[in-house]
Amino acid sequence: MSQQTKCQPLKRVGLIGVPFEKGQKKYGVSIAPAALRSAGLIERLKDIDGLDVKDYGDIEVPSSERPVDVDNMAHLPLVSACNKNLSDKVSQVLKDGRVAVTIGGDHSIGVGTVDGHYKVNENMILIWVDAHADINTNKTSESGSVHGMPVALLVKELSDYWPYLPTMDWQVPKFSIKNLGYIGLRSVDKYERLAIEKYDVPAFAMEDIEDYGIHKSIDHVLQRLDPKGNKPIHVSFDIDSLDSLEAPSTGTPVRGGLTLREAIKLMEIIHATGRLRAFDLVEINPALGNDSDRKRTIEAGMSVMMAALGFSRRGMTPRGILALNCIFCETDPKQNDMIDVEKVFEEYFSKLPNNQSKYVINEGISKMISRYFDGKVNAFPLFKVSINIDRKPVKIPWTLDKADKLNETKLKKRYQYVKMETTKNE
Ligand SMILES: NC(=[NH2+])NCCC[C@H](N)C(=O)O
Repeated sequence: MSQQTKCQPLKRVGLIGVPFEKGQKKYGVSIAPAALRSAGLIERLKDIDGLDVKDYGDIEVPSSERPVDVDNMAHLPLVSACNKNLSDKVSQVLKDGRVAVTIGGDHSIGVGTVDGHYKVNENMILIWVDAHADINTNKTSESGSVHGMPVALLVKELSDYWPYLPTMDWQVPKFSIKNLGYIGLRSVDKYERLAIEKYDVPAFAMEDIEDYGIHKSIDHVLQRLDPKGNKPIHVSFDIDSLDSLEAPSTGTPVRGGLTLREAIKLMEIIHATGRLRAFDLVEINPALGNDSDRKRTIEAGMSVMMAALGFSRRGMTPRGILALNCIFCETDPKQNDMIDVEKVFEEYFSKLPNNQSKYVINEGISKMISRYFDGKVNAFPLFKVSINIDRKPVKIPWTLDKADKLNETKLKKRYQYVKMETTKNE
């Protein structure tokens, strides 16, 4: 388990679309924001309990450029102009008190998202989830595509390795490479490796994830970057971090990547820190592959984003329901059949602030109830239970399985003081 301190996740989200693809050579990654929106992204995000979603629309993306004299760096002026707009927008969303959620676009847009985030939260840490390290300069890149260079543009430690970049004056690399971590690497160029080693960047390549598992891997990265666990987190998630079987519609797929399950788990862990402040989802290219590839890739991207923003695979309780931890913890009911249920609950409820709903549905409680009744009772959302102790009704607003599943006679015999009935929750 992570030692990181937990704070409440921010329930307000601002969505930004970036229909930009000039950071790489293939057509199609620019249509991802539209494809995700028409696949129902906003509705699905709004379905996440309590999430307030505001769509800030798409960034204006310039289309014509005056060429500049920089070697091996395709469409620099376009990349620069798009990222400048994006940086401003990300800062604005964060200042509005929302998590900045950006849909790319290729990964060159990481320059704008991180720049905009850094301007608001200088203590941010950056988790780059990707098959590639994207830390080439124009001198080390084999492709000349800027989507392989955003990290090198962002970090101050590498600024001397760049020539003067016309049009990029707006972006001053101030972010330190000491605040960067990688997850999912498996296609790293030689000079990229050198940079990672030189600065001792915590980089969990696929072989490390194989060794440690995704949970320990991200715990380790978070621990290294922010041992006290109080810094804002930026996750820049390249869909190609996923195995290409999971997400085939992307420009530079690499096999042997994260499973969707690992990526979801990763984002659940980051969500649980309560410190996620920016999330980029990039490199989905709906123009690549067939219909099923496209659907699978978009679905995978959405699932990862939803996990980042609080969707729970366990299911979510209806609104207004309070989740809490198991309240039987301190006493083992098995030791004493006459456990004072009433007292336990009274104590528990007296601790609840008045304004909180007293309907309680929780997995921990369900398990305890089940254990208390020798596994004969399963707690189940949507049903309310009342318990009589010594014929005095004790209103227990938790939830139980249907009455017909209870073996009432046995229950009565063993727990003479407890009679149970279930009613449907209103
Ligand atoms: N975000 C990405 N898909 N990056 C791919 C980069 C591939 C290669 N390392 C390059 O620099 O061109």
